Amino acid sequence: MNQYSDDSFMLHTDLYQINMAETYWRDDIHERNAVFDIYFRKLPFGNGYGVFAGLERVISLVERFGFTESDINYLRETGYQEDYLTFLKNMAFTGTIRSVREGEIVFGNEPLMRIEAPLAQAQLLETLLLNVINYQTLIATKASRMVQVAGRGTAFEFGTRRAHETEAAIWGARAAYITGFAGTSNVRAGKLFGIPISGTHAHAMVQAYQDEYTAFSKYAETHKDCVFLVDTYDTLRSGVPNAIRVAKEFGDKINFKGIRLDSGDLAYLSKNARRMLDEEGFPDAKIIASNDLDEETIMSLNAQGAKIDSWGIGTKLITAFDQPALGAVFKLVSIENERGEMVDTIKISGNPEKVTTPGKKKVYRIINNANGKAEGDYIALEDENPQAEEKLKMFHPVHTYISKFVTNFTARELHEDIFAGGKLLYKLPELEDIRRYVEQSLSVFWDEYKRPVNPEQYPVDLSPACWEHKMKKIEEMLPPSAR
Ligand SMILES: Nc1ncnc2c1ncn2[C@@H]1O[C@H](COP(=O)(O)OP(=O)(O)OP(=O)(O)O)[C@@H](O)[C@H]1O
Ligand SMILES: O=P(O)(O)OC[C@H]1O[C@H](OP(=O)(O)OP(=O)(O)O)[C@H](O)[C@@H]1O
Ligand SMILES: O=C(O)c1cccnc1
Repeated sequence: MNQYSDDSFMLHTDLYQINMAETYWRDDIHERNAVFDIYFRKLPFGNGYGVFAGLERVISLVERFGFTESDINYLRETGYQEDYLTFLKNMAFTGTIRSVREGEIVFGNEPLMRIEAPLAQAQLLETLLLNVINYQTLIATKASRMVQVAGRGTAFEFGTRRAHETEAAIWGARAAYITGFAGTSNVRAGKLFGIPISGTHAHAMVQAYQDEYTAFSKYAETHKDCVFLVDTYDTLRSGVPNAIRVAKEFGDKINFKGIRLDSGDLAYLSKNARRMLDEEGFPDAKIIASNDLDEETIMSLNAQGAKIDSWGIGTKLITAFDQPALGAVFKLVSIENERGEMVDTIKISGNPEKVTTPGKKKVYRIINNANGKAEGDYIALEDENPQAEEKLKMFHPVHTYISKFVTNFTARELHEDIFAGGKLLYKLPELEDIRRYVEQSLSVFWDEYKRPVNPEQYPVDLSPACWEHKMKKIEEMLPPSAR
């Protein structure tokens, strides 16, 4: 691998972005103000909601916007001409970014982030921003599903060895923590983000001593907090009895925190291990389970009455095993014309769900004041003020007959100002605040939207003005023969 002391993320993009930016620059439209929305269309895992993550990383990347010398040298080697390279070299981010907060509960077809910047700058950010937001939001959503079934503060993230490389491991651990995981086994994630770290021991240690009793004793001699992994040879006939023996022998010299089960029938083994620990005077010792766990297995184990207190979860979480990608997109919704006026744009598709929603918009969460619960999200044009309406009409943007009127509501705007004119305005919240925010945000949704299997579909509606504007644009852009 080539090493550069000034490597940056500016080339962490698809080649076509650099080529499109060149076209804009040579045609002198690169400075035109452009507005892009980032959103996904379909929630992953059949979940009823998503948890937005990635903002902290996006901010740190946008703050470092700017091609370095080695970036420019590399582009020169690939054949770009000097005049364009000079333009790139002098480019700084001067745009405006509005975004939902990290940890916000989000849904399909609503803008999560809005980038308004000179066209070439915005184009150069697309791939990088989607790379970050798609992964972190996917993992946060998966983790939140797991927390729904396992309970807050009962799951530990163990996935680094299976993660898609190093950065995915640590940002995935962070995404899991904000949704209610108790901590991570990744020590660097602890150092960088302040996430609580935690760990037991592996089969290797038992194998190294060749004898379970010796291995547990040696660990107890060197560590105060002890969780013994009991399944290396025979969980109930050897592992649990050896753990109990060492716990008794060491007494107050250690905190015998419990045992970990990592194979076999986790329901059967946990029930029997629980009985043995209780009978031997260790009712407070916890049982931790691991082994390819996901929300379905956890749900099943709970239904079987398994006596499991906490869960070590790796592969299925950190790789988003059953749906390894979120499909968030970056779509142009408005652009300045040659007269300096903003013109809203649309992308038409045969699939009505894929038709983009033109114009600068704001997203509101409509909260019913009578019960504090969310009625739906409401996407309005920039200059609308839904709070001023006595009676808000909410209707499905594709199946418009599905509609309701809402009165006595609070319209909470979901976007915050992150950058304006290239300057960072936003003060990043502490990780613990983000974690509390996820919990608090979820509490405004009825349980029907939060159940992991076949949840109700939460309404994400367009205001009548936004909907009419979209219909008008479709009409305008269709070829005359189709009108
Ligand atoms: N009682 C149970 N009900 C449902 N699923 C279970 C139960 N017990 C274990 N599982 C899950 O079933 C799967 C068993 O996988 P597998 O057969 O590979 O494990 P194993 O043979 O017990 O252990 P290993 O191969 O890791 O030594 C794991 O995903 C585990 O979490
Ligand atoms: O199962 P996961 O959810 O990914 O959790 C992490 C796993 O990593 C460790 O074992 P490892 O996978 O290295 O070995 P094993 O498969 O033989 O247990 C640990 O014992 C868990 O089983
Ligand atoms: O601490 C553990 O038990 C652990 C950590 C990572 C992977 N598997 C287990």
